[in-house]
Amino acid sequence: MSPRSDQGRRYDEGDVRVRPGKGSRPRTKQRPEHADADRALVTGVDRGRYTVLVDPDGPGERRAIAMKARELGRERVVPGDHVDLVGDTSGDVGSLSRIVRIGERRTVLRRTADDTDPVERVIVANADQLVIVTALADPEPRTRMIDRCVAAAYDAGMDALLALTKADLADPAALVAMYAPVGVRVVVSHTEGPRGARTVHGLDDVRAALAGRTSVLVGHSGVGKSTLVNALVPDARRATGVVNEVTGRGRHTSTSAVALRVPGTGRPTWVIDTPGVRSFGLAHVDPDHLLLAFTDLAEVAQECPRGCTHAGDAPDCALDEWLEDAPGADERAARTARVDSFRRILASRLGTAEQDNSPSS
Ligand SMILES: Nc1nc2c(ncn2[C@@H]2O[C@H](COP(=O)(O)OP(=O)(O)OP(=O)(O)O)[C@@H](O)[C@H]2O)c(=O)[nH]1
Ligand SMILES: [Zn+2]
Repeated sequence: MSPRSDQGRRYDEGDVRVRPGKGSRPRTKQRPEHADADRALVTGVDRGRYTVLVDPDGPGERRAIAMKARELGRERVVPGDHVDLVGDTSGDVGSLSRIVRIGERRTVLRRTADDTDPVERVIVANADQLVIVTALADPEPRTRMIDRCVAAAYDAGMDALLALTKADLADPAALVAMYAPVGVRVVVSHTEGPRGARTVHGLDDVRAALAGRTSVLVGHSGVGKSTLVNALVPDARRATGVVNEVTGRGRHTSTSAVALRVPGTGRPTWVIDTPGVRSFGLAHVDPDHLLLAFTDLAEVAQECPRGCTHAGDAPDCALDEWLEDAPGADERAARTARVDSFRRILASRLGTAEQDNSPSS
């Protein structure tokens, strides 16, 4: 996740998904007094203490603990943030540095507002893709929730990856068919063997889909997310406990997002686990913003009337005309699948988890 790892991302003009997100404006003023600050990556947050990696992927890489400088005020610092550090950045036991600047954010992922907090807060910065971990059975897949995650990812300027687990229990074909027209990459895995000596099949595909990128992992309890993270990041448990080691605080499980390095890909590869995050803020999503993730449809929709919602009941939506104009039955079927998928994702942002459905319904 160093600036160098950005080279792994496809920045060509055709890739409209790479676009300025809502949080991409410069967030800080230049402060020349901190010109000698160290660059660091925020990997964890625990009650006002930030775990950071100084000089990430560089020769001087080291883990350190930081606090937010007073001058940042109420500005939030989240995992994935690139920050500037001053003070004791040695990482020695008992050392504490200060975060004085937050780097410009390439993407921002927000969690949903809820009863206890009406604000859609940024929870992760600078991630490239959202990995939606879903069990094929036990618990049953919930497509409405997957759709909402896809909408959140696309709105954040991120790609979506569907990681289907427990393929030993059910066939992935229906879900694969459902998400192919949405542009979501799918990887499938399952475990084998007794507890303690369990191997994860399909791990190479998962690793390949993550390589060189920063991925946020989400999934409901019991889907096998920990199993996957522990297989990808052999020292994940130790890594998440590092804040406790340094601060001496007694908590062993983190409830906020934590960034973990995935070894063995030959490129800087990170996963950000989000314990306790169940859904993402969609209240602010604009249909035209979401449409940008569907490059082909975005082009068609340039012919839409001003303010078109592109929904199934939108009058004179150019997407409907495009379907009618399809040359031949095959092309029509392909276009219909694509438009229906976009409209499903679009509609999901207005729905709730209760309206969930299974892939066969
Ligand atoms: N049959 C089968 N079981 C699996 C597979 N992957 C994980 N499990 C089991 O599913 C259960 C949940 O797995 P976890 O990895 O703990 O799931 P989690 O998503 O991290 O859930 P929480 O820890 O509650 O957040 C465990 O009993 C795992 O052994 C799989 O591919 N096949
Ligand atoms: Zn339209």
